[in-house]
Amino acid sequence: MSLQKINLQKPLVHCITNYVVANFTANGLLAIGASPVMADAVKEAAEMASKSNALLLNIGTLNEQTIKSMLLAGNSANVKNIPIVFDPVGAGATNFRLETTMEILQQLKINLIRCNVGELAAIAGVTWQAKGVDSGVGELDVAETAMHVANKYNCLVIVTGKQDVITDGIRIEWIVGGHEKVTKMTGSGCLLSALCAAELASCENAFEDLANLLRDYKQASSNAYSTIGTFHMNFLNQLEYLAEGHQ
Ligand SMILES: Nc1ncnc2c1ncn2[C@@H]1O[C@H](COP(=O)(O)OP(=O)(O)O)[C@@H](O)[C@H]1O
Ligand SMILES: Cc1ncsc1CCOP(=O)(O)O
Repeated sequence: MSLQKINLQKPLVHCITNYVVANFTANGLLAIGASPVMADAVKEAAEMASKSNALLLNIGTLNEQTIKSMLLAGNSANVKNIPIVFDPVGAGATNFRLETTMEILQQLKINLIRCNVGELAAIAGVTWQAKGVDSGVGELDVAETAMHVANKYNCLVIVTGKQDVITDGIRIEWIVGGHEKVTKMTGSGCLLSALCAAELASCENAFEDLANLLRDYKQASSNAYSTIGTFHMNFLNQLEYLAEGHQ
């Protein structure tokens, strides 16, 4: 029960994220007992990161200002060994996103990349038919590519989809289950990245605890199954329920 650990620790998670999911991300973090703070101004990003327990960098609605803020916050987090989760939303969709993704990976020490298969393909330089922020279409060996990326950037990698995979470049674990209804709720991947940041701030064993978090998240979507409006509400209820230690 990974969500339960976060609920006990109540970490402060600094999120530089996209405007589509900012509110949902804040509510999801609150549901599991974490404290969200969204701060993307150049003048405060570094200071806020240094006072937080984890940092989330999400490029979903990127612009020139937020790139500066992400690099400032990331450098500040690196100096204090504060864990960073990077969500390269739509990395293969435009050159701007791909260039920024590479800049972030080259300039910062990232603890975890959480992405979908299309974003993994973009990072690895594999030919892929991107479709905006969705995973798109193409052929790649997810496990092999995720391990390669984990080794190259010396970080954990989580690739989500019908099945999730987590690797540290040596170990690899697959997580199955959940419900595809979750793909109709915008921000499900972005919120998961934020919860991963909360997990990294709260855990003793990152690999195992993140794998358990992926299981919890899939369980929440199975338990929440309903028509879409009710699904949104049920999903947050389930996160709270699991974080409180119910099964
Ligand atoms: N077809 C599917 N069936 C069940 N769960 C899914 C499916 N696709 C994605 N998920 C789940 O949705 C959540 C978000 O993953 P994903 O949709 O891949 O992220 P993103 O929004 O970044 O593309 C994860 O918990 C993942 O396991
Ligand atoms: C629709 C959209 N456009 C830019 S960011 C975003 C949200 C993506 O969220 P997720 O990939 O987690 O569903």
